[in-house]
Amino acid sequence: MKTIELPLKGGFGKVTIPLPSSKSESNRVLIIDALTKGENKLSNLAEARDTQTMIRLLREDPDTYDVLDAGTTMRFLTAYAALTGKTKILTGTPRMCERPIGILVDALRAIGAEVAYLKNEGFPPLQTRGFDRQLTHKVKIRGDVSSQYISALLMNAPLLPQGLNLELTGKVGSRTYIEMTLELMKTFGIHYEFEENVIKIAPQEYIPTEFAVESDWSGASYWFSLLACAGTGELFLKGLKANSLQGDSKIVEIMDKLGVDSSFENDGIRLRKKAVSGLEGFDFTHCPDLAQTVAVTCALLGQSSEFTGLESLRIKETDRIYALQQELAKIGAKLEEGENGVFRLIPAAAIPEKVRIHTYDDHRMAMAFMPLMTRTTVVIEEPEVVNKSYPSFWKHCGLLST
Ligand SMILES: O=C(O)C1=C[C@@H](OP(=O)(O)O)[C@@H](O)[C@H](O)C1
Ligand SMILES: C=C(OP(=O)(O)O)C(=O)O
Repeated sequence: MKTIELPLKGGFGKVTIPLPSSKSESNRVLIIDALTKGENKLSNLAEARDTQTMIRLLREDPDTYDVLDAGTTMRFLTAYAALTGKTKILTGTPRMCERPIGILVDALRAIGAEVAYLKNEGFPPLQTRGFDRQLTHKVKIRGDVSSQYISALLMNAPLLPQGLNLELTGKVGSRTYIEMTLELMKTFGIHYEFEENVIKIAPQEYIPTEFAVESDWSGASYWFSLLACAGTGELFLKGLKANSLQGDSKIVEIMDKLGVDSSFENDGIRLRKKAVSGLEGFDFTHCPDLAQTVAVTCALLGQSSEFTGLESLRIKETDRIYALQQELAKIGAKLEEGENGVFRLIPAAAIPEKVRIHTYDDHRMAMAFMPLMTRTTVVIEEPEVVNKSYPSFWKHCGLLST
C-alpha cells in the first residue's frame, strides 16, 4: 500500500501556499458553459479530478458518463443530460453507486424527463432516455439530503420551455451551495427570485461571460488548521477573496476562535497565530465539508466542542462520521453521538509516537489529518486520494520545509 510520511514536528516559518481553484465553482461554470449559446471565457478551472472529469466528459461526449467518485459531476450531468434530452448512461465508482440520487430523478421525471435505473432504485447507474415536453414548471424537492440535486436542476431551469418554480421542503442543508449556484447563474445573465424557500426562474438565455474561478476555501481550511495546531508559523494563502461565493469561507470565523488571525491582502489572506478563545459548538449544516477539518483541529488543541448539522456526512465519499470516529480513536479522541443529532468532540489524550491514518477513499480524511504532523509522525495511507479536489496538496506540504 502506498503511504506518505509527514516530516514536520512543531512549527515552520513564513510560507506562501498557492491554493487550487474551487471544484464547486468550476463544475457549475462548466455546466453553464455547456448550456450557453456562444463563447464564455472561463479561466482558473480547477485541477481537481472531479473537474477534470467534468471537462473530459463534456468534451468527448461519450455514451456513458463515468464520473468516478465525483458527486457534483454525477448530479449535475444527470440533470443536464436528462433535461437536454440526451441518451446517456451515468455511472461511477462502487461508492458513487451507493450515494442516493432518487430525489433528483423524481424531480426530473416530474418535469417530464425519462430516466431509468439500471441496477438499484434510487441509485446510479442510471440512464437518461429523452425529454419530449415539459409536464410542469412547479416542482417540490426535499432540501435535507443533498443540495446538489437542487443546484443541478437550477442550472438547467432557464432553458426549460416553462422555466421552473422549485419549492424546497423540510430542512435545507448546504444552502450556501444553492446560493453559489444562483449567484453564478446571475453572473452569466440569469434573473431569479428566491423567497421563502421558493426559487423562481423564468425561461431565458445565458449570456456569454468572462469568468475566473476563485481559489478553493475548502482546500484552504487545512492550512488554517495546520497553523492553529503548529507551535510557530505564518501562512499566506493566495487567491482568496473576502466576498466569496463559497460557504466554506466560514472557516475564517471558526478558526478565529481556534487561534488563527486572518487579514485579507490584495491577492489572498494572511494567517497569524493568536490566543485560542475556544469553540464551544458549531453547526455544520451549511458547510459540511469543514467538519473533518474542525474536528481534528479541536482534537489536537484540547478543545471539547459540540457539533451539529453532520447528517449529510454519512453519504459523502465515505461515511465520514464512522471514518472520523475510527481515526480520532488512534489519538485518544472521540466523536460521540448524542441525542437529536448532537455530537460531542472529546479531544486527544495520549498521542502515540507514530500514527497511521486510514483514508477511506476520502480526500478530506487525508487532508484533515495532515496537521497531526505538528504532534507526531503521521503516516497517511493512499495519499493520492487528495487528487479528487487538491492534487497538489502534498507538494504544497513540501513548501513548509523549504
Ligand atoms: O454543490 C457543491 O459543489 C457541493 C455541495 C455539498 O454537498 P451536499 O449538498 O450534498 O451537502 C458539498 O459537500 C460538496 O463537496 C460540494
Ligand atoms: C462531498 C464532496 O464532494 P462530492 O459530493 O461532490 O463528491 C467533497 O468534496 O467533500
